[in-house]
Amino acid sequence: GTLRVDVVTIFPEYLEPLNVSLVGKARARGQLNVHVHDLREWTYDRHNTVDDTPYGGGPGMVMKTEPWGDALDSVLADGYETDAHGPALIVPTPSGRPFTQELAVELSERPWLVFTPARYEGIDRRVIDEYATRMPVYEVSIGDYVLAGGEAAVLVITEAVARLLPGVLGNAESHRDDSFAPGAMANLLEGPVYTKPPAWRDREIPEVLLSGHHGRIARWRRDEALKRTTANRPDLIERCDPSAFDKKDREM
Ligand SMILES: Nc1cc(-c2cccs2)n[nH]1
Repeated sequence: GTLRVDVVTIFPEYLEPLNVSLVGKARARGQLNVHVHDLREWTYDRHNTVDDTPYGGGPGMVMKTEPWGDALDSVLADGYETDAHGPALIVPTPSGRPFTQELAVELSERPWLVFTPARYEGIDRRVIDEYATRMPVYEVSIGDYVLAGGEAAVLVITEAVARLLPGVLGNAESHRDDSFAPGAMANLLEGPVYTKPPAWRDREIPEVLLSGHHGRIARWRRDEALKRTTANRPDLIERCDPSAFDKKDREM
């Protein structure tokens, strides 16, 4: 079915990229419905106030409850079931659970995602508590670094989810080989890739890739993936299954 995505934000123009490229095509094919809403539509004071100073003091500003409550009630007013087929609230935050390919798969299986990107200091906790009574709330971090707002995280999460929707990726298989997908290459980073021309600035293609020997090619790719993972992501190494590949080696 079609994935519905709603985003409530004070920077609607930031989400324009969702109208182009991969996500844009998925929308055009009706696999994705994206609705971006300006949070300030639900403010009624002269300055369209959406945030205020934090109770308990401290730096920065916290986003106020009322605009969010009115905005989310309006977005959800399109009617929804409060079961597995209903919406989930996705709250980008550096203090959330890590966004992983596994979570992208989980979210891609839902029919409706409502994103609430906020400023770094966050949204008044009572907003999350209020909606957590009606739907799953995923507080998600896209990495251990601090952005000024959650909009970039919405682009990242939406793209990672959209490419998993059936038919959105031209070659349906390509996400199955993703570094983080299961199998012998599970939890390994992709190694180097090459294409024509066979020589470029005196740089040639590793012989094995031209050999047509699929077993050796697979083995070389696994070794290259292991090298790169050891170098860049030693934390992933203990998770990979060394025996998974040796079985295939024995078959060769
Ligand atoms: N991973 C991550 C999320 C964020 C923010 C979300 C909302 C404001 S800042 N920074 N880093």
